Parts: sequence; C-alpha cells; structure tokens
Amino acid sequence: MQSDESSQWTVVIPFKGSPDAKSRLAMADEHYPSVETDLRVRLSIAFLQDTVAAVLNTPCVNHLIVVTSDTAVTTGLSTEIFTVPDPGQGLNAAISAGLKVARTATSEAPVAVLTGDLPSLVTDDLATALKLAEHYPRGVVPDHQGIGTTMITGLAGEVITPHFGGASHLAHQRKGHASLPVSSDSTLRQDVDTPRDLARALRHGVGTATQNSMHADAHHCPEIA
Ligand SMILES: Nc1nc2c(ncn2[C@@H]2O[C@H](COP(=O)(O)OP(=O)(O)OP(=O)(O)O)[C@@H](O)[C@H]2O)c(=O)[nH]1
Ligand SMILES: C=C(OP(=O)(O)O)C(=O)O
Repeated sequence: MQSDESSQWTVVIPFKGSPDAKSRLAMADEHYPSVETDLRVRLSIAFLQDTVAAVLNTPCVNHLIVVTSDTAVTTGLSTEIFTVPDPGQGLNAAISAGLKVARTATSEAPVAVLTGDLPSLVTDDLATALKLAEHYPRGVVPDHQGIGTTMITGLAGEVITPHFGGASHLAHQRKGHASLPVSSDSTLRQDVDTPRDLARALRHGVGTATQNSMHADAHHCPEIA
C-alpha cells in the first residue's frame, strides 16, 4: 500500500466468521458435493485471506478495514489492517460500522466495500475496477451471476448505505450506484457461495491460502464431481 492518501482508496471488507461462515458451501446439488464443516470453516478464512492479500497488493489502496469479531481471524491479520468489531446485527450493519470508521479516519479518500469471498481476486482486476469507479460518485460491481454484489464504491463525501443480500446489484443501482462496466470474467466478480462456485474458482485459479486449504483436504475434489 502507498502512503499518499488524497487519491487513494480505503477498502472495507466484512467477514461473518465461524462457525456459520459460508453456510451454503454445505449445500450439495446434483453435480457438486457439499463441503464438510471443518473444510468449510477453513475455506471461509482462506477466502478472506486471499481477498485481503490481493487488496493489500493493489497500489491505489491505502487503507484496509476488516469488520469482524472472529478472533481466529483478527489475531492472524497483518498489522497493516485495521479491524472493527462486528455490531452483530447482520451484514449491512457490519458494513456501515466499517464505513463509519473509514469516513472518520480517511474523510478525503474514496471508499470501496468488497465481499470477503473472492479467493480468485487478482490485483490488476481490482485496480482496473477502482480506476473505473473514479468516474462515478457511487458505483457497484455485480457478482458473476449479475444478481448479487461484490463491490460498492463511493467517492469522498458520498453517503453510502449498503444494501447487500439477495438481488443487491439492482438494489444498489436503485440507491444511486452506477453499475461499473467490469468484464464478466473479472476475478472481482467471482465470489464463492456454493460448491459449484468453488469448483469454478478452483478451475480458474485461487490464491495461496485457498490452494493450501484444499491441498490439506485430500478427500474433497469438487473439480472431478
Ligand atoms: N461482519 C459481518 N460480515 C458478514 C455478515 N454476513 C455476511 N458477511 C460477510 O459478507 C460477505 C458476503 O456474504 P455471504 O456471501 O453471504 O457470506 P456468508 O454469509 O459467509 O455465506 P452464507 O452463510 O452462505 O450466506 C462475506 O465476506 C461474509 O463473511 C455479518 O453478519 N457480519
Ligand atoms: C450478500 C451478497 O452476497 P451473496 O449473494 O453472495 O450472499 C450480495 O450479493 O449482496
């Protein structure tokens, strides 16, 4: 991360934490088996670690705030990251708590909220999307299905009210966030919710933490399911 604050982004990432994190990974479908509990919990943390690693390597990001009360995560995070306790009132309240700290600490900086389930995220894709976001007071990036959201943005002075959950891409657009023209194959759009998403992410490439979690679990091979 660089030190010039005026044109540099503050990123907020919410993380639900164990034991409920990534509960949909436990849901099998006809082609993809469920992920057992230990691996699911490890993967949820690995997804966060890989997301965080990509964010920290992005030159136009100056500050990173993770909103969580999961001590297994907070004790292991880099000292470059500021952690905010989860108020315990759901995802949007957690994001709002992070945004409040972001706006207080870095009032002149643009702010982006990313989900913490982007194990394929690469720095160039995040940098490209943040560059696009500089042209819109508020922006939104849809997930790979075009229904949910993986990132919302707001330039300095913009009030952001998060509407994550369900069809949040449309919800954010209705609240004045322009849908940013981020390519559908951008790694920023590849969130992992289900065993099917996990298999797709593993095929296309994931960060080191997710790779290591999968290798430590030789029994789970969704790519051959
Ligand atoms: N701090 C915080 N983060 C949350 C909360 N709910 C979800 N998140 C985070 O928001 C991001 C997107 O949420 P989801 O994709 O629904 O993740 P999830 O809630 O772990 O997954 P499911 O249990 O399958 O719904 C992930 O980084 C989650 O960790 C919450 O109540 N508090
Ligand atoms: C919370 C969201 O993520 P997901 O749909 O992955 O739960 C969202 O897209 O708004």
